[in-house]
Amino acid sequence: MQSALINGKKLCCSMLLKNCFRPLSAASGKLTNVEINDKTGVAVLTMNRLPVNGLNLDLLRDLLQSIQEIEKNKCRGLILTSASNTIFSAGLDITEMYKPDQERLKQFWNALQDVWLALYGSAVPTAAAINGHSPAGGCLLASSCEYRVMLPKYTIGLNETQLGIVAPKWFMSTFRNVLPRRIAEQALVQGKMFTSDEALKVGLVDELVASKEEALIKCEKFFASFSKTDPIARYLTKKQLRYNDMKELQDEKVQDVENFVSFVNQPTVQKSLGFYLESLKKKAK
Ligand SMILES: CC/C=C\CC/C=C/CC(=O)SCCNC(=O)CCNC(=O)[C@H](O)C(C)(C)COP(=O)(O)OP(=O)(O)OC[C@H]1O[C@@H](n2cnc3c(N)ncnc32)[C@H](O)[C@@H]1OP(=O)(O)O
Repeated sequence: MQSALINGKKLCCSMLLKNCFRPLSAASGKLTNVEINDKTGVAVLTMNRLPVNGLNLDLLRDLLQSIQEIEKNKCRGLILTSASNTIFSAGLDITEMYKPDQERLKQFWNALQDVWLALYGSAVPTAAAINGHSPAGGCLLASSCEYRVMLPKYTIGLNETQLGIVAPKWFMSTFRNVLPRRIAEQALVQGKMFTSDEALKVGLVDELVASKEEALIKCEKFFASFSKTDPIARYLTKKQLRYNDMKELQDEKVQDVENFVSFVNQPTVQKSLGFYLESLKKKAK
């Protein structure tokens, strides 16, 4: 039986996962669910916009509220995962960008910026249990965490160039924070989607596991590795290391929204997004 060392005590999987979760209702939204493990103080934040957890404005707002509440509750860790059995997140919901309402489009990008700033800069240690495919915005969320565990036979990556999109600078910084520079550059220019095995090999994910249950335990173990670390020193160290990436976006937040809106509204971009949406729908038939 698998076991994990939490607060110096050896706990088996079933002890960790059964009967010790309580919902944190203030942190849960319509499209997110947060449960706290009472034994370890770790919060599991589950995205629940099925079928593919497309990141629309509503899911992004719920994610932000959940992350903020988890911080407020001083949880010992935040595990980001999905309610789907095959998709972590399909990335940005393309319907938000195709023939958009202009005001909503701004709010949408602003919400994504805020989620990234909250997750990437979280004082609470973060980990992603990647239990399905994780393209583009899905990969951004997972890569913003400090630790990643993935299930086999899925794909993950920033595929923007394959869609004719240039990933914003902060997407690229997130990737570069995880991957060696040369691998990040090659993957970004190719829009490469890594298989789970490839992602492990290059270090895009830290471990592969057979099940979601195991993924959650690995994330708990990661948090337990900080049991002898001063939490404030831990956070300040993380903050310093990520400071430049965050400052760059904070300083250019308004300009970044304007760039996005202007890019998305280009007729050629609208045409590509329309074709891409159509191809996804045809595939589904
Ligand atoms: C200046 C900066 C400018 C711009 C920056 C913009 C940055 C963008 C980053 C992004 O995140 S763009 C989104 C990129 N995402 C993708 O390319 C993923 C596309 N989806 C897939 O590859 C697959 O759907 C999947 C592997 C995630 C799941 O495959 P499967 O389980 O076979 O499901 P289906 O393909 O049948 O999809 C079910 C359903 O969901 C719709 N859908 C899927 N992904 C999206 C999406 N990203 N946005 C909107 N809708 C999506 C799909 O069309 C199906 O819809 P039905 O109505 O036909 O059921």
